[in-house]
Amino acid sequence: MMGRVNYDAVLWLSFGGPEGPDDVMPFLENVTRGRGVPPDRLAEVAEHYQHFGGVSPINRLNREAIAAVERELAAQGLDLPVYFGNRNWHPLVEDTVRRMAEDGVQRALVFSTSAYGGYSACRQYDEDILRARAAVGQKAPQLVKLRQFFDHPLFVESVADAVRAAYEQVGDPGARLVFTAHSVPTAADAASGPPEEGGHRYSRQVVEAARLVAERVGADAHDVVWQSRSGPPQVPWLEPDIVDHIEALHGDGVSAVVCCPIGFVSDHLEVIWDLDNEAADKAAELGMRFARSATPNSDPRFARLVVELIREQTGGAPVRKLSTLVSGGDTANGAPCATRCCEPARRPATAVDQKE
Ligand SMILES: CC1=C(CCC(=O)O)c2cc3nc(cc4[nH]c(cc5[nH]c(cc1n2)c(C)c5CCC(=O)O)c(CCC(=O)O)c4C)C(CCC(=O)O)=C3C
Ligand SMILES: [Fe+2]
Repeated sequence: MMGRVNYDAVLWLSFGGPEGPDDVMPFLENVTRGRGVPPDRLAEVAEHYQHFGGVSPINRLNREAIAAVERELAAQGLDLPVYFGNRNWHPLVEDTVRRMAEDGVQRALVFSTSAYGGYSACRQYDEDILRARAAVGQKAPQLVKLRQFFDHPLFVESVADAVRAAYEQVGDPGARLVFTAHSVPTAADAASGPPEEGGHRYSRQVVEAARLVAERVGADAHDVVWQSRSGPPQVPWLEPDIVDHIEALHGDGVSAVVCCPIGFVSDHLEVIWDLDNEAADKAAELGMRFARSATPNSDPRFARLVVELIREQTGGAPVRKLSTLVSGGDTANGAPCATRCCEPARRPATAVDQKE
């Protein structure tokens, strides 16, 4: 059964990253504005970027993924242009949504590049949509965001195949399988999902996605740990960190690790620095073998996944999920999924807060 496609474009919404040395500080200022990230943490992260000439691969990777989605849309006979906009760096989502309006786009589906719920992974993208529509005003298109896909079979299969390839690379079928996702403040994780769900939607979805992948590759043991912690040291974030975990595994006699960055969809800077440098260096220092699995970005199944999510909204595809956990995030014009869903842990005080 094919429904009528009543959208006229797709907006690919991502994080953004610098494309040269002079972009690094303004980009980091955009990311951390009002979020209490200490200056020395910022300086340290700036160095990670400068190590790669001030260029994050994320924009190039997004453009490659978009090209694959455009090919898949064409192959499936769907006539939908794909626009690219970011939260923190050019092309900024405000500018992209303005261009969409100028091109006459009235209703677009939004794919945001995170599989999970939570403030940073989901609701902050809703805020981006809200801000971009407000900046454009009356002529702004309706923007309908696609759902979280952490347990979609195409995502799980793609990640599982990448893990199998990493096992080949490490050359030890007994290597410990360790999943990582971006750490967030424990308070943000506790506040993720609608309150009636009991919180922790982000970490529960990450743990579930990891379980689904581990099951498919037939791993008899796996761990879920965190990476890329930011923020002031006194604020608790999800732990353990991948680097500490590698040390702990070494202490337990583990000699080989396959690390799967299941929290991310592309091999961007947090992956190539925090895992391919920091985690890999720690493993080498301890004499452990280490391989990191690729993220889905350039896997054709990822493009098929995106088009399938589009077809869910346009009437052609069933909702495919491998777990019973809720997939949220599918809301219109930047509305949160539900009242108090994924509220930011540290947000600027508003009149409403002061009354509470
Ligand atoms: C959950 C999550 C995802 C996954 C969901 C998604 O993918 O959207 C993600 C992705 C990313 N995070 C990225 C980069 C950064 N994240 C930072 C800081 C933070 N991330 C947070 C969370 C997340 N982040 C949080 C709670 C902070 C603290 C500040 C705040 O409360 O917002 C900082 C500041 C410096 C620092 O690390 O301290 C940077 C530079 C890049 C781009 C990499 C590139 O350039 O290639 C990507 C894809
Ligand atoms: Fe981040």
